[in-house]
Order: sequence, then C-alpha cells, then structure tokens
Amino acid sequence: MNVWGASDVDAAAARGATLRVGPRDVVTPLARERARELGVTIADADGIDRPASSPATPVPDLADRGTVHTMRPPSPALFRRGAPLPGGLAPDRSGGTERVVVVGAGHVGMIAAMRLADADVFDEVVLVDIDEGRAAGIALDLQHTAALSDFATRVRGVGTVEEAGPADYVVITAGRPRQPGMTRADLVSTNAAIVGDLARRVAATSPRAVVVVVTNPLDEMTQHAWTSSGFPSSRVLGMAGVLDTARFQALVALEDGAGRARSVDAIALGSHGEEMVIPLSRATAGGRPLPQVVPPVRLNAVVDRARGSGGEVVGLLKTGSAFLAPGMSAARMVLAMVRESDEVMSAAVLADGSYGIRDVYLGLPVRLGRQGLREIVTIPLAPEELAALREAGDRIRERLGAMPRAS
Ligand SMILES: NC(=O)c1ccc[n+]([C@@H]2O[C@H](COP(=O)([O-])OP(=O)(O)OC[C@H]3O[C@@H](n4cnc5c(N)ncnc54)[C@H](O)[C@@H]3O)[C@@H](O)[C@H]2O)c1
Ligand SMILES: O=C(O)C[C@H](O)C(=O)O
Repeated sequence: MNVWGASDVDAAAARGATLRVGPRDVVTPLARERARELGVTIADADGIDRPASSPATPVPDLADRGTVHTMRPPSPALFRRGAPLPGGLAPDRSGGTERVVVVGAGHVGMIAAMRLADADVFDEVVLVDIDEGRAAGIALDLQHTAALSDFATRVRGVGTVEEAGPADYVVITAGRPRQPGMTRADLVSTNAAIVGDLARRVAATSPRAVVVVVTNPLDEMTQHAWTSSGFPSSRVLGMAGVLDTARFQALVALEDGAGRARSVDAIALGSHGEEMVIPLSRATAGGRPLPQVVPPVRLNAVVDRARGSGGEVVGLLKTGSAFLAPGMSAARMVLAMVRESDEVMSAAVLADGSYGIRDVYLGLPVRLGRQGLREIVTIPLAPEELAALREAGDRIRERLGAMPRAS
C-alpha cells in the first residue's frame, strides 16, 4: 500500500501527467484537494478515475487472523505540516508547533531523529543531550540533509529538555549503553537516575506529551519513567517489541524459502531480553504457518538468535550497542501515533489485566493513537506462550522490586 500526498500531486502536475495509484493505495484528502486545484486526474493503474473519497482499506489483522478489520486511512493533516486537523484529533499545542524531542543525541537518538525528520510530518525535531555541542552538531548535520531527503522540518540541538520547549512526543534514549560482558540489568542504577530525572522534567515542560522510552533495561526504565512523570500510563510507552519483532522477521528471512522479511507476520512480546516471547502459534510467512515454512529446529534457533541479537551486536561492536534498527524502531512508534496508522505492534505498556497480567510494564500487542496507547489487543496464544508471557511479567516485577529507590 502506498500513501499519495500533495507533493505527489505536485510532481504529477509538473509532468503534466495523471497520478496513477494502486487499488489498495491511500490518497490523502489534502492530495485530492491539491489535485482539484491543479486539475490533476487521479486514476487507478488501469485508468479508471478514483472516487473523491477513498473507502477505508480492509487489511488482515494479526490479532484476529482469518477476518479483516478496517484500517483508517492516515489522517491527511499529518502528511503536510500546517494543514488543519480534523475535529477531535487536535492535540493540545500550548507551545504552538508540532514538536518531537529526542533526548540523548547518541547513536540511537541520532537515527531516531533522522527518521523523524525524514518523515516530514513535524514542524520541529529537537535533539537534547547533556553534551550540548553534540546535540547541536548532530542537529545541524541532520538539517543539512533537508534537500537530500526532501523535508521541511526544522532540527535543533540543545542541552536541556527545558530549552527544547513543550513537545507532543518525547523519545528518551539518554543513558549508558552496555559494553561486552555486561547485561542490560547492569545499567539499571546509572540509567534509572538519568531516566527518573528526565521524566520529571519532561512532565513539567511537556505536560501533554507522549513519552517513548528506549533506555535500558527497557521494561524497568519505562515503568520508572511512568512513575516519575506522574503521567497516565497511556502516555508512557517503551520501545523494544518493534525492534525484537523486526529482528525476528529479518532473521527468518535469511532461512531458505522464507521470503522477504516483511512477509513474515510475527510479534515479539514479553521482556526485552531473556523472557522475550515470540508466539510461533500465530506466526506466518507469506501467509503460511511459519513452522510449515522453516523446520522447527531451525525456527527455535532463529528465536534464540533474535532473543540474543542485542548481545550479538554488542559483542561485534565492542564499544556500545545496536543503534540503526533501534533508532528506526523508536521513530516507527512515534510515526504510528502521529499517523494514526492503527497497526498492531508490540510496545512496553502497563498491563491492565489482559493476558492475566496486571500492574507491570512489558511488551504486549497494542494499537497506538495520537495520544499514546489506544488499546491492548488480545491475541489468542497457545497455553505455553501465555504461561511464558505471565512469567515475563513476574520476572520484570521482581527486578523492579530490587531497583534502587533513590532514582
Ligand atoms: N530499547 C531498546 O531496544 C534499545 C536498543 C538500543 C539501545 N538501547 C539503549 O538506549 C540507550 C542509548 O544507547 P546509545 O547507543 O544511543 O548510547 P550513546 O552512548 O551513543 O548515547 C547516549 C547519549 O545520552 C546522553 N545522555 C546521558 N545522560 C543524559 C542526560 N541526563 N540528558 C541528556 N542526555 C544524556 C549521552 O551524552 C549520550 O550522547 C542505552 O541505554 C541503550 O542500552 C535500547
Ligand atoms: O542489547 C543492548 O544492550 C541494546 C539493545 O537493548 C538491543 O537489543 O540492541
């Protein structure tokens, strides 16, 4: 599915051409408006004019396999900054512009910021780092790519969240990454102090923001950010499941006959680490049950490799941890919210009793909206998968109980 925006209409107008779109493509209302203004015809690949309003697109739903749910076309205003927002969707913008703040201009932060700027949906992307020069330098370097990536978003780099100003979304990547020989848990006291302080300051500066935590150990840091911020849990989310899912898809795709990574339909739940749960009973490749595509013994090896992928990269890099896939995954979550994509993805959220788990942050299937968590989706799991998910919740709760209090 492609999304055609006003800039595509502009390009078609410049060529004096019809804009040809696929049957499942979404044409934003803004693009239709621009097409009317410029007299550009929007037609299916076979030349038939598309109706003025495109119907909602049915897509397969991982949460309810065998049936379809309706994916709303993304909100048009979000594809062009400054366009009016439809009623009911408008976030509170006491500060004026639509702004995403990425705290930590290190490896993960810079990739997340790049993807967010490239998306061209925000007025401003602001990088914050205690090393202010680094934040400013990365921001300027990124701003220099505006023509290369064709975005109009402004990029700033500053030393504090207060200087960044009120934000709609805040991505927290600040903190130490692990080195070879360390576990994520070894980072807990250093990073809890950083994340706790930042969460309190973000809450004061951006009281309506949605916070996406990336700093490790992920599940514990997300819960810590939630309690420190005083925000409703729907506005504090953790990023790990998108990354772990992507890793699994990529590794399955390396197996003979499995096809492209995108054709692997799976989801990684539980903790970001040892208690990661990838429900194979739900997984498919090219629409076929995964165990019929990849021999079970290979499949188990792939699950293990996905679970250990973070450590595998740390061992190879020797200085720090993975950042390309993590940065892209964090940006993906923010863009899913801004665009109201309605897709089911894995995020660390506060369990609400779904799956028999309550009051602890862990990776669950969710739908996100502009204001953060919209719903936790219940996927039917095999009994052993459900047990493993509950076990993950218990282990995270134990680690939270052992966390130093003064952060
Ligand atoms: N959740 C995940 O899936 C995932 C994936 C990759 C990395 N991580 C974690 O993300 C974190 C960042 O990783 P990285 O590779 O970008 O590390 P990095 O060292 O490259 O960057 C961290 C940045 O945070 C900054 N920083 C530290 N304290 C700060 C503060 N109080 N305010 C503002 N900035 C501050 C540092 O100056 C540094 O530039 C680590 O904890 C890492 O383990 C998580
Ligand atoms: O493994 C790490 O320490 C970083 C991150 O959690 C990852 O999975 O890449």
